[in-house]
Amino acid sequence: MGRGVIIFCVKNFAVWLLIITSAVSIQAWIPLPLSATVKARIDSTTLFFSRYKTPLYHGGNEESYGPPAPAVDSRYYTYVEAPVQSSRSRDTKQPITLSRFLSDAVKENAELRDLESLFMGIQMACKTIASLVNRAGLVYSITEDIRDDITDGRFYSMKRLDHLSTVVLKNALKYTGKCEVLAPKSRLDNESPAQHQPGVLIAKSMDSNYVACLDPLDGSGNADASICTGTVFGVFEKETSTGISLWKKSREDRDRELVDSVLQPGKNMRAAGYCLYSSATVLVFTLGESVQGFTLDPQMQEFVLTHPDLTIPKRGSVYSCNEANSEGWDDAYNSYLRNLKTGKGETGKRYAHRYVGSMVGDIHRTLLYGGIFAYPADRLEHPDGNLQLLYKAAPMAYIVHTAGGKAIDGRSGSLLEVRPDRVHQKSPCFIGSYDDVSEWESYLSDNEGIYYKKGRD
Ligand SMILES: O=P(O)(O)OC[C@H]1O[C@](O)(COP(=O)(O)O)[C@@H](O)[C@@H]1O
Repeated sequence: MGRGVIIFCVKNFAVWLLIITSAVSIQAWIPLPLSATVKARIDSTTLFFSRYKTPLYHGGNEESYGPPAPAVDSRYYTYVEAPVQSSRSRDTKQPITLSRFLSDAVKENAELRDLESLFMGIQMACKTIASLVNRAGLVYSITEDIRDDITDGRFYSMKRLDHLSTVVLKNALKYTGKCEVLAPKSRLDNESPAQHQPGVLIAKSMDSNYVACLDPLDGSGNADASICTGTVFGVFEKETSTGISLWKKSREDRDRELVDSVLQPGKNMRAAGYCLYSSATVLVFTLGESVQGFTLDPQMQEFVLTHPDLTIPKRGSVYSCNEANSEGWDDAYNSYLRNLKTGKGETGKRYAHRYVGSMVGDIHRTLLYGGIFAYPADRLEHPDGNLQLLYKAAPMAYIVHTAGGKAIDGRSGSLLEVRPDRVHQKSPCFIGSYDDVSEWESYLSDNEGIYYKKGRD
């Protein structure tokens, strides 16, 4: 009796499974007029199968997040295989990944070969930092300051996320086996603890003259509120090479030489980029000729080309700065903004104000939509603005300039001409659409003020 029952149940289940499977496949292509109950049964079956086909969470343990999100019914969206910009052709060519883009670039220009390994390290780090940022607060407390060991004995508070990002970036660069990485210590800069960013890294390629300066997590203070943050980097060629390996010198000499090698004006950069951690993770970089944007596909865990040959609009309609400092701003800048707000500027239209308080997010929006981002100097507490030149303002200025925009410091003309004397030196910066920055530049005069026209001693 028992054996017969088992055979009957198995046969029955097999028939049921066959009916459901064929209904699911037919239903996916030809929406049949099925009753709600049968449709619900089909959807739950689809979900059952999809659960094991495409893991819905990366890095996290599914059980810890509760049941998986319902699979989006593929009949309600069209997933374009090719990057968005070429969706006009609606072709389904394979997405161009960052790895492939870089290997193609190296085939065309062999001297970029050493940059490729640097970028592979940065790419790996950005994927990990994106995961850390997205899970911050879930798996560890980020608001807790921690005592950081990257100091000369003095205490600098760092957010845990800052520290984790620095460690991830340092290890990823070392993992390439082609980079020597240093976290410049304050004793190499006469900076006060408040101004020193212990997380900043300097990496030297072992096989070439490339040196990079990297800010692992710009705007980390915003992470507690889940506001966008970013990684920023700029790559130079060493101006003079002693030919002797850094490691044959004393620690002090090595550090000094590595620090000196990045103290160059932004115009000397060979590459620059940022990774924005927001509703999407977007890696934007330039190798000097054009600006390319890649978006991280969370399922493939690959950066896919989504913004080929990015150019900034010649003119925008948004200004971005922290107006809380306006009482300390120069009269010239305040009258420029007053005209933008009242429609008395060159366009005759009123501008909007947008300020996230996270430089990477504010400049990424400016790059895509146009306008002007600024961190001016003020007489209140930022005599040189609040952004470090070497590893924040200059790489962003280089990217925007390469995309057809403009960047000035309001004192000596182009921001890319300014050579920093110290790693953590700050500079006023005005970065954005060519016509918008030129309009602000026309307000500069020879009057005594925080800014003046280029050429004054
Ligand atoms: O709060 P403020 O003075 O407007 O400064 C905001 C600026 O400071 C930053 O958050 C930099 O902060 P970090 O020094 O912590 O990286 C930028 O991202 C942002 O543009």
